[in-house]
Amino acid sequence: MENKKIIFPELFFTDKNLVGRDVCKISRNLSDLKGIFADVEAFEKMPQDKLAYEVSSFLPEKEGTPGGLYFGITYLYPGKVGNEYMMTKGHYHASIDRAEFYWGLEGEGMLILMDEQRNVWAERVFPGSLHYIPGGVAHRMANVGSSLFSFAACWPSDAGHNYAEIAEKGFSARLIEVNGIPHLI
Ligand SMILES: O=P(O)(O)OC[C@H]1O[C@](O)(CO)[C@@H](O)[C@@H]1O
Ligand SMILES: [Fe+2]
Repeated sequence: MENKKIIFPELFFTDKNLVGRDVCKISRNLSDLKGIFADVEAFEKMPQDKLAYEVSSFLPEKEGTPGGLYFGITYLYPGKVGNEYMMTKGHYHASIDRAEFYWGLEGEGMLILMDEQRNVWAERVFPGSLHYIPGGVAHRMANVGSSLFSFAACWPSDAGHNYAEIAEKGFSARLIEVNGIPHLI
């Protein structure tokens, strides 16, 4: 496993109620991403316990609290399934109008975006790039490099996640490697 260059920021707050709140860590293996890649045969040949990405989050408010904010860093490992880049599950927010910031930290990525009319576009993500994801726009990150890609996110604590819509219908375009270059097809 590669060493992470980006470590989670040190937490500072003056609200005594937040003291002792821990950073919450989740990880997703390939098996958690079943159904999102086009090449099912290639997917099934890969070790299902392979780590795809890890997310460390600071979630100071109870989920659903209006006015609060969440912060997280996602560490997305490199790799491909067939010729499709390793990517996050992707989601709309359950409260569909909630926006989010994504901020590139290390490595090379692409942010894939899809509005409610299913129009898809992508933005290149690199260390220091900042991406504003408006409400109503589904978002997914892909690692298009050969090393660890990490990015920070900040989103409202009442945004929630709607994974079901993406699980059912997917995005209307995929990020595929053609002659070594990512193409949205
Ligand atoms: O939730 P997904 O689609 O697995 O993607 C992970 C990233 O998205 C978030 O859910 C925020 O949008 C974070 O937890 C993390 O940055
Ligand atoms: Fe989000």
